[in-house]
Amino acid sequence: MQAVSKVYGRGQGAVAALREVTVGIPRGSFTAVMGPSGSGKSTFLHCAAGLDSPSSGSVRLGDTELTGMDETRLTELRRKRVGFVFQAFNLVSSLTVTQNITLPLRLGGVRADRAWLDEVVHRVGLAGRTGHRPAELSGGQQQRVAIARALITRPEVVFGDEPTGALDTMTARDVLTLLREVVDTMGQTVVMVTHDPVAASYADTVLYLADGRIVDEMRAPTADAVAERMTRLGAYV
Ligand SMILES: Nc1ncnc2c1ncn2[C@@H]1O[C@H](COP(=O)(O)OP(=O)(O)OP(=O)(O)O)[C@@H](O)[C@H]1O
Repeated sequence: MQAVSKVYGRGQGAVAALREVTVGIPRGSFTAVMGPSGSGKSTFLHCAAGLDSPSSGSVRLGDTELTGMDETRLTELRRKRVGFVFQAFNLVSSLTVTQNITLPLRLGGVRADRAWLDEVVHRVGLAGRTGHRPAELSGGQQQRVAIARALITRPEVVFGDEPTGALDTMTARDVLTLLREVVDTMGQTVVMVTHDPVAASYADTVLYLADGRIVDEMRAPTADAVAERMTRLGAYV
């Protein structure tokens, strides 16, 4: 992202959600984005992922410039080159695990590569569950399906918006361990918004947003160091 700004609304009511944000996220890294409520985290994620367009500045995915792309091409880019994991798992209740995972491929008119599907299912720990429907799975298992669905297209980046926000502590740790593994063993790039210092400690780098700006960056974070930094940002006041 190069000098990315995002302003919502106009005139007196205008809100600057991002102010000249410049950052490069390396391929194969795990990045957590933190900051107080309203600091611009979701806006950052949406602009980075091509879900929303900045008011000014430029966003690139690899060598592709997203700025100025029309909605049709952006939709295609999101389907093929980006994966998403949200707090709500957003699974289709009438479809099986396998059908949910392969949905992005089918929407794109692509057949699932059997070996890759098996590998993804195995990696997220869902072998033996592939015929189940979401309602027959625990919350953690449902989020694993969502992660597998995000990985199936071999995207350049997986974006997570509070991916563990709806899970209990133990289950959240399992899911974070899985995200860490996909970075370490598959070279996947992951960018995740979180409020949780423990979740952020699984990342390689934490970006701190405050009032629409990146105000700090922490490498090799620990949960204590992240919590302490957040307190100084006024996040817990
Ligand atoms: N569609 C919108 N229209 C107007 N203002 C918006 C819109 N979306 C976000 N904002 C404003 O932009 C600022 C940043 O919002 P954003 O959702 O990116 O923050 P956040 O850090 O993700 O917050 P939270 O942690 O509470 O989810 C906030 O002041 C918010 O009120």
